[in-house]
Amino acid sequence: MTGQLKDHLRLYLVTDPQLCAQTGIVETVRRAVAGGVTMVQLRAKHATTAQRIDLAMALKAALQGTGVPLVINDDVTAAVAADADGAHIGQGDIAPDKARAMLGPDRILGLSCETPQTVRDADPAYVDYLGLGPVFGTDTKTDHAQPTGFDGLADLIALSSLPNVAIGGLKPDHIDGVLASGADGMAVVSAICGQADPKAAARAFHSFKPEHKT
Ligand SMILES: Cc1ncc(COP(=O)(O)OP(=O)(O)O)c(N)n1
Ligand SMILES: Cc1nc(C(=O)O)sc1CCOP(=O)(O)O
Ligand SMILES: [Mg+2]
Repeated sequence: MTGQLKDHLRLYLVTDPQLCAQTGIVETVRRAVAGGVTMVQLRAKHATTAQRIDLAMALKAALQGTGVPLVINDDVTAAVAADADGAHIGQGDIAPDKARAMLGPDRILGLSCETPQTVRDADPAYVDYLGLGPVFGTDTKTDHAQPTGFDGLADLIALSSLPNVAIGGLKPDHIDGVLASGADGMAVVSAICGQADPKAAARAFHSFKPEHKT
């Protein structure tokens, strides 16, 4: 599971329905997957659970047959109702043990960690991967924590054996720095959502190939 999950984490598209509005979230995801995206998150911060379920069902249909997992941000109820592949939660969201109880043993659970203590506290009994950041400041998440930079990211990665994905202000120019930090994946929003050509935007990350990849 861990090796396969690391492969999925390699280029992780976190979708923002507002940012994707021009192309549409489903079409953005379709094109981004054609460009090499390996995992997708529905992050609809202003939606209701019912709206998230509808969006998740549409994304699931678009992802069918691709092998690309769909994870729902914040809303474990929506993840289960839509039969998504998993959920992503942060430190201020539902507790990991409660999320795991709702998701069951097989769905993916991701947890955001911004500090050494939160990384140490992430319990592999409940959590499958860590979202680490923000690496850089970003307008996409206005309430983000202090950026870690590449050195801070490497320090967080060293504290846990859980698979991880770096997030926050990441662009193709950062591929070498993220690789050197030891991350398993790069998670991006604005580098793909809202770009005129989501497929080309995803392709620009193709050289991100962590060590465990053959
Ligand atoms: C892959 C990934 N990493 C981190 C986050 C941030 O989650 P959270 O801290 O709960 O903040 P919101 O995204 O809910 O605003 C994420 N969504 N995905
Ligand atoms: C959703 C999210 N989580 C973050 C964290 O630090 O946990 S930063 C972030 C937004 C990332 O967007 P962009 O790729 O446009 O910078
Ligand atoms: Mg959250």
